[in-house]
Order: sequence, then C-alpha cells, then structure tokens
Amino acid sequence: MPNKNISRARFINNKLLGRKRDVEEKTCIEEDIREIRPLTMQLSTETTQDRQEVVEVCEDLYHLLKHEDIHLLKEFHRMYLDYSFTNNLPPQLKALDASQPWLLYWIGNSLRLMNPKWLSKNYQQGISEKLLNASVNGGPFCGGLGQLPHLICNYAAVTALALCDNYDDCWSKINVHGIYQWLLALKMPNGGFKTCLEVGECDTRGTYCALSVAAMLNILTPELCTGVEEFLIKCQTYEGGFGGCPQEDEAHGGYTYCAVASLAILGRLEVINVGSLMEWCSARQFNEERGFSGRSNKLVDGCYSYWVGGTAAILEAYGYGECIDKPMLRDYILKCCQTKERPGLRDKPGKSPDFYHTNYVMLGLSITEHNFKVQGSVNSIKCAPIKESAEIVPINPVFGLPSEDLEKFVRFYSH
Ligand SMILES: CC(C)=CCC/C(C)=C/CC/C(C)=C/COP(=O)(O)OP(=O)(O)O
Ligand SMILES: [Zn+2]
Repeated sequence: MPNKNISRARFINNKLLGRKRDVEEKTCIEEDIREIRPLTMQLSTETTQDRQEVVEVCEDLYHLLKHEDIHLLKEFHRMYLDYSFTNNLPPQLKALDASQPWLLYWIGNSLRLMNPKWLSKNYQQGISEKLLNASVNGGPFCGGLGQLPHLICNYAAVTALALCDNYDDCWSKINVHGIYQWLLALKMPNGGFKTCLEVGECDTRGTYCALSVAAMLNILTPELCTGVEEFLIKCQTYEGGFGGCPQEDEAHGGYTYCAVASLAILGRLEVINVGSLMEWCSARQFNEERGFSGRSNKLVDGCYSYWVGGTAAILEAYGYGECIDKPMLRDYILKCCQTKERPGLRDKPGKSPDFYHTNYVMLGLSITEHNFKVQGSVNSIKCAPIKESAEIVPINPVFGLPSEDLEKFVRFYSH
C-alpha cells in the first residue's frame, strides 16, 4: 500500500504538478486565443443586448448635448421635492409604507444638498414630528406607525433628524440610551447585526446602519464594535469589492459602500485589500456610458454614483488617491440622469425619476465637484471644491449628509 501511494505521488508530481507546464502553456495559449476570440465576438445574450441599448442611448445624448454647458436644474428639481412635502404621495408609493424615514431622508437631503435654506423650518418641523410620533420614546425608530424598530429605518430616521438643525430641540428627544441597548441586542455571533430583534437579515448594510448611528450619537463603544472588523474583512471578494455577507455574495456597489464606510468609522481601512478595492471601483466605470455599474456585467445606474463614488471618495479622503474619473461621472449625471422634461434625477435614460435616485445622484454630483481629505476624525472630512462654483454643498462621504449638518449633529452629542 505505501508503495502504491509513493508511486501515485510521483505520478502526480511528474505529470500534473508543472514539470511539463512550460511546454503545455505555449501550445495551449495560442489554441485558446484562437478559440476564445470568436467566442467573445459572437457572444450575444440578453445582458449584452441590454447594455448595447443603454450605450446607444447614452452616446446619442452625449452627441446631442456636446456643445451645451449643462448644469443641475436646481429650481426644477426643487419643485418635485417641494411638491412631495406639500401633497399626498402617489398611490404607488404605498409600497414604501415601511420606509417612511427613508422618504424623509431622501427628499430632505436632496433639498439641503442643493441649498440648505430649501429645507425650511416648516419642513424640519414636519420631519421631526412625523419621526418622533411614529416611534414611541424617541427610538429605536421603525418604518412607520405601529411597525417594529428596524435597523435600516433607524439609520434613515436618525440621518433625517440630523437635517433638522435641532428644530424644537428634537435632537434631545432621541433616545440615545435606548438605541444603544437595542443595537447591542442586534449583534450576532459572527460580528454582524440583524435588522430586527424578532427576525431580520444580517449583512453589511446592517453594520453600516449600526455603526454610523452609533458614531453620530457618540455611542460607538468597544463592546458594540467587537468582531465587526472580522465580519467585514470576510465580505471582501476575489473581485476587490464587498458582498453583503462573509464568503457568500458577489461584490456589489451598495454593500461595498456600507463595508468601506463602516471600516472608515472603525478607523481600520488598512485591514482590507485597498488596492484590489480601488481596481474594482475603477472597473465599475464604463468608458461609453461614463457612469458606474453596481457589479460585473450589470448596467450603469445613477445611484452607484454615490455607492461606488462614495467608496472612492472615502479612499481618497484617507490618502489612497483617486480611482474614478470625476468629470466623466459628472457627464453621466448631468446628461443621462437629468432631463428638461421631468424634474428629479433617474437611474438611466428611459427610467422615471424617483426620490432615491434624486438623493444619491446628487450626492454623487457633490463627489465629482470636491476633493476629500480627512482631518483627524471621520466626522471631519474636508471637502474642497475642485472648481470655484459647486452646484452641491460639501458632503461627508461616510455619512451621506452635508458636512455642516453632520458636524453640528455630532457636536450636539459629543458632551
Ligand atoms: C445605507 C444603506 C442601507 C445602503 C444600502 C446600499 C445598497 C445595498 C444599495 C443597493 C441598492 C440597489 C440599486 C440594489 C439593486 O440591486 P439590483 O440587483 O436590482 O441592481 P444591479 O442590477 O445594479 O445589481
Ligand atoms: Zn439605482
């Protein structure tokens, strides 16, 4: 028996472990190339056809608008946002009944990003009263009246309140201690956070929503952070971006942003493979469409201007350099995500504008207009305009809020 094993090992060693690799590689490569080239040229799938259509419509727009100096149509978009705060929302938005804090954050943030004064005292009153009425005792916050506290909605509610400039002392009404105890109870043995006490998924979104709220409310304790870094490290995939869960999903812009922003909050960006992350971010940007896709072989979408652009801005802020083309992204945003026909910003040509895309495309626009540099703490990221006239106010790319609002909110809880 031992003899048989030795001869088997010798066989593997001689035939399979590279002795003849040089010779084989030379013959294989040429044959492979001959076989692969026509394959890639002929491969036409639903995915490649969809992309071709998007490329054509974007290229038409770039051609049509090539001599125009396009700007963000701020007053036009303001009308869309104002209308939503002063009228009933259309019936199809019933589907977002469990995401009411999100609507308040998206709409409120979009107004404030264009002009801080456009989120009037009246609106700040409406936002804070609605949130504090829906969730008893000032949090943890839920998606709407009578619903269970939810980690993702809690993040949206806290960021929406951060936009309210402490209207009627609403910041004192946030139940910081209750939120802290609840966050601890959501912690999972693998270092992640589940979204609800009763039942809920666990992925990098939850980590970001827990950590960013904790950082803003000054409750980011070592106990809350135990095991979080290890959880996040395991979410980076061979592609360089991050999936939602350890060793499970493909890399995706949204989950990548959540992981990278969380690591920035922990002050631990250096524990991941930043080089492959930067290559992945860079590979998300298409030459033809000029905007980003969220994952390999998927279509361009305006919201990734923030999920991927924000990730790049965080890396830039921490001194890793730039890995995206900001002027190209700006073109996609202003020429393909905006039209003169309908206010609000959209995913891509052919899609309708919505509040989610309006907010994240505007945040992406801010990224194209600024350079980022951290100043001591994650709460204080300096945002220097690239040209003298920026259309969007400076933002903190870790929190998705105007820098001024974030800094004032954090200062409130710092003592
Ligand atoms: C703070 C917080 C909760 C952030 C969430 C970030 C996140 C996960 C964003 C992703 C949103 C999105 C466009 C998903 C679509 O996936 P898809 O499969 O329809 O789109 P694709 O084709 O572009 O991949
Ligand atoms: Zn989108």
